[in-house]
Amino acid sequence: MRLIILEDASVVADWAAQFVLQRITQFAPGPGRHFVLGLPTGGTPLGMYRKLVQFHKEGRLSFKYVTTFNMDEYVGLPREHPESYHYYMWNEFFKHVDIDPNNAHVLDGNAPDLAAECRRFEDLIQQAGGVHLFIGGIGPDGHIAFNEPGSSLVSRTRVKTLAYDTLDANKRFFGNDMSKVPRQALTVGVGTVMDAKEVMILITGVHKALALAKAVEEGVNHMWTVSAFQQHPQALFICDEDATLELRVKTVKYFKSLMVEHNKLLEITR
Ligand SMILES: N[C@@H]1[C@@H](O)[C@H](O)[C@@H](COP(=O)(O)O)O[C@@H]1O
Repeated sequence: MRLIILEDASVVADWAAQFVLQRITQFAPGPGRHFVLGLPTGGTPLGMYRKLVQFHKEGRLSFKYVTTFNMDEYVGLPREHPESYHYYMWNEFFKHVDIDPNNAHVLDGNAPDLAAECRRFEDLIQQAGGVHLFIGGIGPDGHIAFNEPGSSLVSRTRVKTLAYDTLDANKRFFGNDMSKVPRQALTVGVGTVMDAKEVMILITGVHKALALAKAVEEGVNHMWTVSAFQQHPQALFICDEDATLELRVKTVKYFKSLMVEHNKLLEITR
């Protein structure tokens, strides 16, 4: 696992966007050769999306041959609801770039058969040949996507009932009224994300510091589902200084000393 420690959330956003630019450019997608990207929502990745849109507008990055799969979606929230992840993705990202809408997959939390919708999503990922780069965010309780504490670390896409901490963390998007936060969501499983060739997880803010410490310095544990990525061959955790506050000084110093190596990941060599 690589831990990339950057100054603040805006540097994290820039670094993450540069990394996506590097990976897509290096892959050289084209007809019949799509780059497959897994995508998160939430406040953390917003800066990265803005930067990716900027790269697109500058003519440096095209999404024409990119297929995307989003991590999760609320159950029962209308698509046009401003807090649905459909709405977020279209407004913050998809509508500003040249992605083919048929290639931008977001789980349908209003499907009549939710279990069938989850199976369909897994099949689509398989048909696309698997995910090249899955980008994720975490909750303060260390959940990845909506894989709440106690989720199976080999789980697949399914319906999850949200934990109290998640409802509490997300009530800010629903007028601070917890009763308005949907109680269930569809989410990719930890196993679904683990199958990606590469995983990049964005973690910013002091409220995520305990989760980062659990994920990096303690054992793999289903109570902190992001800790599963200790066992992924190509996982990058990108965090800001605030998120490192619960880590040992030794851990922080070690990973900071590797920054020269980490920055080489952004070099485009074609
Ligand atoms: N299901 C989403 C996660 O996918 C996201 O990573 C998390 C963090 O959101 P934020 O970036 O706003 O802290 O929120 C929700 O729980």
